[in-house]
Amino acid sequence: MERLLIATKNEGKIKDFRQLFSKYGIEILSLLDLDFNQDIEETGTTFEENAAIKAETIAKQFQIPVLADDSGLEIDALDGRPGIYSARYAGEKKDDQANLHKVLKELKGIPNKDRTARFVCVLALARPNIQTIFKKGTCEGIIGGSPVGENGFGYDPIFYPLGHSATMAQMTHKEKNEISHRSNAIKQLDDWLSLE
Ligand SMILES: O=P(O)(O)OP(=O)(O)OP(=O)(O)OC[C@H]1O[C@@H](n2cnc3c(O)ncnc32)[C@H](O)[C@@H]1O
Ligand SMILES: [Mg+2]
Repeated sequence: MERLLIATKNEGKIKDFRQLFSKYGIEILSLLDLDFNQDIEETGTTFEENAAIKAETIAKQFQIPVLADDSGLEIDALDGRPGIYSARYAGEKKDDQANLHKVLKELKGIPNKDRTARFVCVLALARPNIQTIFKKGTCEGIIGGSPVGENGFGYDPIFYPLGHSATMAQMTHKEKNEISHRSNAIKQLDDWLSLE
């Protein structure tokens, strides 16, 4: 396999996947490379359901193997929110800045020890006539008091991975990809990747 289609329009994810799959010699295509303008509605109630909806919709349409990523931030003090609603936490417009400021506001006054959280990434691999498989990766951390750093995307500026004094947005892309939820999920695809 030399090319893999990822059913996403998120440029931050695409950049992560490009780097993470380059060591397997796999080139990444996304929905931004295809003539696919439909919005896939994420009507599931779990990361798995939403990842399956995205992967299976595209695999069916193009009749090729497709990987999809459904991910988000689970904050313990917020009972797991924003969770599967991470992309649209502050509204349907999907505004990264508005989303992270909403989280900071909700966590106002909560001490560091109670600001534990994790990034979750569920990958669904859908192939024509084969049952979809799922792989899950997580990355534990702490939510900071204000956004720091310019790299990455989404909630990276407020997420301090456990044991690090830098947010994911202060890390280089390579550093983030060594510890991220997305890389931890991809590592579990190793079997499938080495078979191809
Ligand atoms: O559905 P697609 O097209 O893949 O793109 P999306 O942005 O809507 O993606 P999700 O539905 O999976 O929502 C995930 C959200 O969680 C956040 N997120 C996921 N991975 C992240 C990461 O590595 N760093 C920072 N935030 C992340 C980010 O805000 C994403 O928009
Ligand atoms: Mg989405």
